[in-house]
Amino acid sequence: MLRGAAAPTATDEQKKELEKIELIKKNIGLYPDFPKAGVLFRDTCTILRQPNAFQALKEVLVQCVRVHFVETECIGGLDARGFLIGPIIALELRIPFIPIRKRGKLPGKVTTEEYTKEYGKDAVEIQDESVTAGAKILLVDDLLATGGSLQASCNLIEKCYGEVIGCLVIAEIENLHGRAQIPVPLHSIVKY
Ligand SMILES: O=P(O)(O)OC[C@H]1O[C@H](OP(=O)(O)OP(=O)(O)O)[C@H](O)[C@@H]1O
Ligand SMILES: Nc1ncnc2[nH]cnc12
Repeated sequence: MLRGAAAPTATDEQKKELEKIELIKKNIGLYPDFPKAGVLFRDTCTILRQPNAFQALKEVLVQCVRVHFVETECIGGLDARGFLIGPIIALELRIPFIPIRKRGKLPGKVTTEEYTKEYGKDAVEIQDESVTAGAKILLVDDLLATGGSLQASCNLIEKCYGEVIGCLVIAEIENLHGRAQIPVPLHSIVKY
């Protein structure tokens, strides 16, 4: 540090963090009536068009794992937008990433879990061999709405003898109360 320069205070760090979160929020696209009438779709992919916002997102997510989910041994990401953030967090922390995919996409022996979401029914699958028994897994996705996708993914990991230690999402739609469905600590960066 330069002689005479003030040491960064906790407030400086917090201010920087809040600026990053504002930048992330500003770059989430809003699309009314998609994929069906009455749904306001929050498009997190628009963050990827702005490298500064994507960089801020990566830093906030990695910091969040380091602070709130220190015991994480593996990142599990949900199809499709959890695949955009899970691998960059895992690579930064030098831990494995495992994909949780929609039904019928994964080869080999898989385990399946069905669920209901804001606009329909679906099912997620995981390759059995990708989960080490007892591994402490952090699940990541772009968004929490009704919580169906993450809840099903927690069940899936449990069926394969992994341990879900928490969930991390970019955005949470609070009035859909998805958080109540999640059996582990959940952290969201942006709240609507
Ligand atoms: O909390 P929930 O009500 O489960 O909703 C959240 C999920 O919905 C969206 O994906 P979607 O299921 O639309 O699938 P996609 O990634 O294939 O677009 C979103 O990316 C989350 O994964
Ligand atoms: N409103 C919403 N925006 C984006 N993804 C979603 N998944 C479920 N509801 C959603």
